[in-house]
Amino acid sequence: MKQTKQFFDLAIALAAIGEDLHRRGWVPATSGNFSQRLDEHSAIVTASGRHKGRLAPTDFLAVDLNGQPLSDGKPSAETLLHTQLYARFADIGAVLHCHSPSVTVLSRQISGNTLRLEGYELLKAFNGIDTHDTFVDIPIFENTQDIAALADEVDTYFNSHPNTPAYLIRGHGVYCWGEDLDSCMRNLEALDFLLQCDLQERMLTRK
Ligand SMILES: CSCCC(=O)C(=O)COP(=O)(O)O
Ligand SMILES: [Zn+2]
Repeated sequence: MKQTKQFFDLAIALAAIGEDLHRRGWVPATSGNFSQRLDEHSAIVTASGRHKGRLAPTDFLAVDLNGQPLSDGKPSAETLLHTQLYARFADIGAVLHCHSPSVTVLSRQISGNTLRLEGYELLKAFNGIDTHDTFVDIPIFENTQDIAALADEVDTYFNSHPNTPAYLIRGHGVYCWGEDLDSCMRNLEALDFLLQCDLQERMLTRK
């Protein structure tokens, strides 16, 4: 596939986000992967194994919504977790996956498969929420190297929870999305803040 100006612009924007996330300590070493929708049938995703804080436009490739590369290179090992979101939800334009300390620690501390975030003003950062007096359930999936099996599990979860804003993979990281890169980043920033709050409360109260 020819790399168009659209491809280049999306890559530059994701590279800038990568620098920001790396500065925050949310994508240490080569962890994390990022994508944006190109059109109805394809997306741009980070190449596997690259340092996500130092990305160049050549560190991205186009993939179809089954996760198959449309240009040379090896896409992220977790590409399917991105493309399944674009394939299922027409309004998703960007997906970010990070390994922040709060996500990693909290998902290991919780033994169940849901983290309930309740009563926080910052819940209003998520689409469709206009009061603190509510809760958002964030699912936690077990970590696995079988990404296709994980994608199937996530897809099944969406059947009953289509408005989920993000999910955690235990001891691994978070997947977060939005209609565009700005709203994806807003969701991710809000979620990480809420996870840090929850983690600190657990430390104080030894929940
Ligand atoms: C050193 S991080 C292990 C793989 C991972 O979880 C990740 O997010 C990065 O994988 P990718 O293939 O996208 O580089
Ligand atoms: Zn990962």
